[in-house]
Amino acid sequence: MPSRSVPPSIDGEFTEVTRGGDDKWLPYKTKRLYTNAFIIHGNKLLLGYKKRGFGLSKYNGFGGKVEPGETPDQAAARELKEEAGIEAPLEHSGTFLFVTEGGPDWAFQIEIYRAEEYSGTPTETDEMRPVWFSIPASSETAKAAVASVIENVIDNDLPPIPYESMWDSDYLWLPLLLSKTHFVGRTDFKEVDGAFKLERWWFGVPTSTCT
Ligand SMILES: COc1nc(N)nc2c1ncn2[C@H]1C[C@H](O)[C@@H](COP(=O)(O)OP(=O)(O)OP(=O)(O)O)O1
Repeated sequence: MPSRSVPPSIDGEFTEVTRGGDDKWLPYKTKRLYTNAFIIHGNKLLLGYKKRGFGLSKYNGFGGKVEPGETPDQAAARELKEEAGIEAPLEHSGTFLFVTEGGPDWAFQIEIYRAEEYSGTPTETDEMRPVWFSIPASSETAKAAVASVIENVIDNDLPPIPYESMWDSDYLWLPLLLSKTHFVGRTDFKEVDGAFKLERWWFGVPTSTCT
């Protein structure tokens, strides 16, 4: 059987990690840049509960539109400060395109960031309520957990990452972010009566990082 191609929006050499649905990728006219930032502290992940606007009532990283004249890095830092009241040495972790059938004729291009340190106190704002969740143990996170004990930041009483209250595709790439694996991807959703259903997806990692 011939191997399936990567989505048309993916440029470069990437090795597939996961895909689903058919190959009928939705068309889009333009892309709009957004950011999304995740703070990992020991075995804890900081998410925000969205109190208004797009993604209402979901847990997500902190982020928003890249404003004219800003780089995505600058926008990610600004949004983290505006939405959670903290600063962090954010590192770029991945990129994915999000297109919606029944939605706008443009694609969200979401630049994803991560940081393992932060300064300030996560603080509720008009847009987001910050909440810590526990990161499940794995070989990588076990190392972080050991470091957490040393730093005294471990907390075993936290709830697990609430994938059921996040965007349907987050579980596909968040483990890559947590394990510091750079990724690219594409998700197509269908919007029906304000609800978003994941229809097809593709995520990959740079081929050069594969052994
Ligand atoms: C599947 O798609 C998505 N998954 C995830 N995890 N996050 C997504 C997805 N699509 C959009 N997002 C993120 C990207 C941004 O962080 C926010 C949306 O930004 P928002 O509309 O809140 O932008 P702001 O500039 O903050 O808006 P205001 O005008 O309300 O300040 O969702």
